[in-house]
Amino acid sequence: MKSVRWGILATGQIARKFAEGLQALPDAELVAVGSRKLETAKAFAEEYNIPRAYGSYAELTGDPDIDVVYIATPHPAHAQNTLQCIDAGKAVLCEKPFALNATQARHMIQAAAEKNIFLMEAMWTRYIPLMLEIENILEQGTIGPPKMIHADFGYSGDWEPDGRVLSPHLAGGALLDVGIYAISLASMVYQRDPEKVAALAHMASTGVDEISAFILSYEPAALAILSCAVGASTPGEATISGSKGYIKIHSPFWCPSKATVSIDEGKTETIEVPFEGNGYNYEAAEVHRCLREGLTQSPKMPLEETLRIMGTMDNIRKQWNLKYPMEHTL
Ligand SMILES: NC(=O)C1=CN([C@@H]2O[C@H](COP(=O)(O)OP(=O)(O)OC[C@H]3O[C@@H](n4cnc5c(N)ncnc54)[C@H](OP(=O)(O)O)[C@@H]3O)[C@@H](O)[C@H]2O)C=CC1
Ligand SMILES: O=C1CO[C@H](CO)[C@@H](O)[C@@H]1O
Repeated sequence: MKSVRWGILATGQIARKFAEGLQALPDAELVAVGSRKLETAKAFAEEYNIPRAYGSYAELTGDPDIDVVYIATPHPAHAQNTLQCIDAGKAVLCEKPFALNATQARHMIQAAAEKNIFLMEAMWTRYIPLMLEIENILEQGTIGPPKMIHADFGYSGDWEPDGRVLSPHLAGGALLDVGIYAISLASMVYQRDPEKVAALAHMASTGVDEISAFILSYEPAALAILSCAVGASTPGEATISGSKGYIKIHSPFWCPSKATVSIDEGKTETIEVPFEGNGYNYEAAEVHRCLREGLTQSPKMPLEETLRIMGTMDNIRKQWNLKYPMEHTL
């Protein structure tokens, strides 16, 4: 089988994990890495045995031997980096959040469509094998139609105010960083837009949300009760409840390997689907499949859904009056 040739754009924490993830795929070839600094690119290339290292993102996207670029920059750079790749004719896997807001996301999607180029949000959770199993269970109607979701993703640390977690200049805050996982879960389960959103947050001293909670209301009758934090550690579980029972996705629900299905007649079954690699290999494998099939987006998580999720987050931020300094549209 012909390898898919990858380039990695940026050399931070997630770029490293993704490079490791690719090692689990025999048909992935990591051809090049690009960084804002040549020394950083070279060090990364040496560590992961990557043949080419570039000291700018433009050189990376200009490499004719790359099929697809994985974008691993902070949130405000995603739109620009994606457009740069599309311009250079490269397929793109872009880290979450796909963009700062729905306006940017729409622009990226349009640009990819115009050039017939593959584009996908790197929402890795959606490609983890246990998640696929949960989708099957929901389809089979085991718990009845889902009506209520509870999910939380909160972590804490001693964050620098100008780092990516807390800085408004890097579009920090819990919602875009980790709340998005809970919203994506609700979107996967309900497959539609919420009709109403009620959201509350406490802001960090930098002005971005440190702890936040939102209730999404769907028609016909369904709710998602979600919370996230960058200043509190939470259990990290998710529960999907239906008229006949519920599925508990054990922590961490964003890269799960265990779930318990409880049915009202007192039946309980625990499902374990351990994943191979570090989990990031599954989203990469989906990119391979799509490219081989000549698709321009993943049917598992179409770009329309990514756009809907961005729209929900815009709605939530609007309720808090939270705009990032670089945003001119919201
Ligand atoms: N899927 C997942 O599990 C995870 C996803 N993420 C997502 O990945 C993205 C990156 O996060 P993470 O890797 O933790 O971030 P890091 O800060 O560790 O790395 C970001 C990298 O982006 C590049 N960069 C470009 N512009 C800037 C800038 N203005 N300031 C800082 N760095 C810049 C740098 O690479 P260089 O110097 O080489 O140009 C830097 O190393 C985010 O979208 C985040 O939400 C993060 C962690 C886990
Ligand atoms: O996507 C992510 C997964 O979780 C991390 C926290 O544990 C986040 O920082 C990151 O952005």
